[in-house]
Amino acid sequence: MLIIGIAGGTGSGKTTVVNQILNELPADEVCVISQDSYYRETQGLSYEERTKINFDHPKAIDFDLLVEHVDELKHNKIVNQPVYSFVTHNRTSDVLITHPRKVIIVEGILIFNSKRLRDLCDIKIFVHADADERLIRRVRRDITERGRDVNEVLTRYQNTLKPMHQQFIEPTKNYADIIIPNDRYNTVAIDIVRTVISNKL
Ligand SMILES: Nc1ncnc2c1ncn2[C@@H]1O[C@H](COP(=O)(O)OP(=O)(O)O)[C@@H](O)[C@H]1O
Ligand SMILES: Nc1ccn([C@@H]2O[C@H](COP(=O)(O)O)[C@@H](O)[C@H]2O)c(=O)n1
Repeated sequence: MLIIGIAGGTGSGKTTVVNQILNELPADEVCVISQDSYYRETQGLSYEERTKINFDHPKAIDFDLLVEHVDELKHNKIVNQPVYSFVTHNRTSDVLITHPRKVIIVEGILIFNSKRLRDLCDIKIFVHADADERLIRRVRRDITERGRDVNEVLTRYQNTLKPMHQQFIEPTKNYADIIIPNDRYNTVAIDIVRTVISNKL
């Protein structure tokens, strides 16, 4: 079994890289755990209060549950991965039944902030894209896929995304075994990752 951690700033292309890796492997050999599924439950808060949460600070993530689930997968147990809604800023009542596989991918902006998670990863990958490129992608994606408007994205970028990226995300690049430059689609990097995976398995 191989656990691969994929971190990087918002809009750097983590999900895209995960999908490119998935395309290279048989479906029954890989599973994905997304850090976004582990935003803390905020049942007691109103929608208005939830919109004010700093989602780019490590405190927003339930790392205990995230680590527990990765550890359970490592020990061949099935886990009920929560399902998160970016529209309501809350977990839904659904779960994604996630089976242990030969390759377990854990992806998210803050995953390398947790030593326990870093220690669980056999390969640590950081996806890099320049800040302006990430912002452009984030604006486009959040408007088309996450029910936001341009003002919401830009305000969040100024108030939390940019400072939290500098404080918590960018420094974790130092933990990476592989850094993927992703200002453009990088098929060579995916080929290298695929080779590393098959060599290790
Ligand atoms: N190399 C790239 N060049 C252009 N657009 C990209 C690239 N990688 C990702 N994107 C696009 O940028 C947006 C954010 O990518 P995504 O993979 O969701 O980033 P992340 O998961 O890191 O937030 C998506 O719309 C995706 O299609
Ligand atoms: N309710 C939420 C929760 C998180 N976010 C933002 O998502 C980003 C992380 O996801 P990526 O797919 O971009 O890695 C993070 O930057 C949070 O600001 C949100 O907007 N709303």
